[in-house]
Amino acid sequence: MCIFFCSFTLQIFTFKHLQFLSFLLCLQFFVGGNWKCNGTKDSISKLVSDLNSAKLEADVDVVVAPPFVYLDQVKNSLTDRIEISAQNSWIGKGGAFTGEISVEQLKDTGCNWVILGHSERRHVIGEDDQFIGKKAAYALSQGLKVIACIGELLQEREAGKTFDVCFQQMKAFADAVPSWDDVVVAYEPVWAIGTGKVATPQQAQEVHIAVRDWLKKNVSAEVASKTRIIYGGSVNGSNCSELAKQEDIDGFLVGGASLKVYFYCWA
Ligand SMILES: O=C[C@H](O)COP(=O)(O)O
Repeated sequence: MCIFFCSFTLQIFTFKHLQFLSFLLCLQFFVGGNWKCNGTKDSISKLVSDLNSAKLEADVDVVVAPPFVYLDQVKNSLTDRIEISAQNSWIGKGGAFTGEISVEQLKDTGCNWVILGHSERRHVIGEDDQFIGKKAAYALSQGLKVIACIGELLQEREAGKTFDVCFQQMKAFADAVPSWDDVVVAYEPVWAIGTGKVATPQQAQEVHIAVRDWLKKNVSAEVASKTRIIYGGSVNGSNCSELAKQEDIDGFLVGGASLKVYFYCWA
């Protein structure tokens, strides 16, 4: 038995190396598991144990984002080969902000990434572009790397506004962050998240290349070529290979499937 990350990334790297021959720079593939508000001490202990016994492909960055309350448990039991991300962070230094978690506290628990701008934060909690931009700027200023999420709602896609929405969200990040060195962009169409309705490889590639082009025009050609743009939204063991063949898909941010044993075990 080999784990999903290993075998599927092996396939991915075959594809990607072939496809990227013409590129001067080959971006390291990135696989993020966003565990969202799921798990118990016991189920997380089992997941960590599965990950620890897995042989991960060397050329792939693997990051998991447990719920806050289990960060310490995961940090203390997970192999150092896998990095740990938070699912959110406060906009500045800690203090009298009930219920919030500061970047400093996240770093203290051993986190080196944070997911910001996730659609569940935008559309369920109500975080806006500027608020998310401030969070990104503060996290980066304190040495935390950022998975910056963007993506359109179904009605926005149907109204032909996908690019407008994604570019507006990109602009908010670009206006706030001083550097893109420690940023991975995650394109997550909201209609594909947790719905089982994955974007087709063509739909995803179309947005990824547009976002890269946006970075080229609005930030720099260097940032456009160096920034990883990953896809999220109902990714699983059956659809990941086709998505990964797309030239501008540099990895995945996976929710539901990252909690299931079969996701890690791909025979
Ligand atoms: O952060 C992950 C995304 O929201 C995707 O979630 P999903 O794989 O459950 O659709």
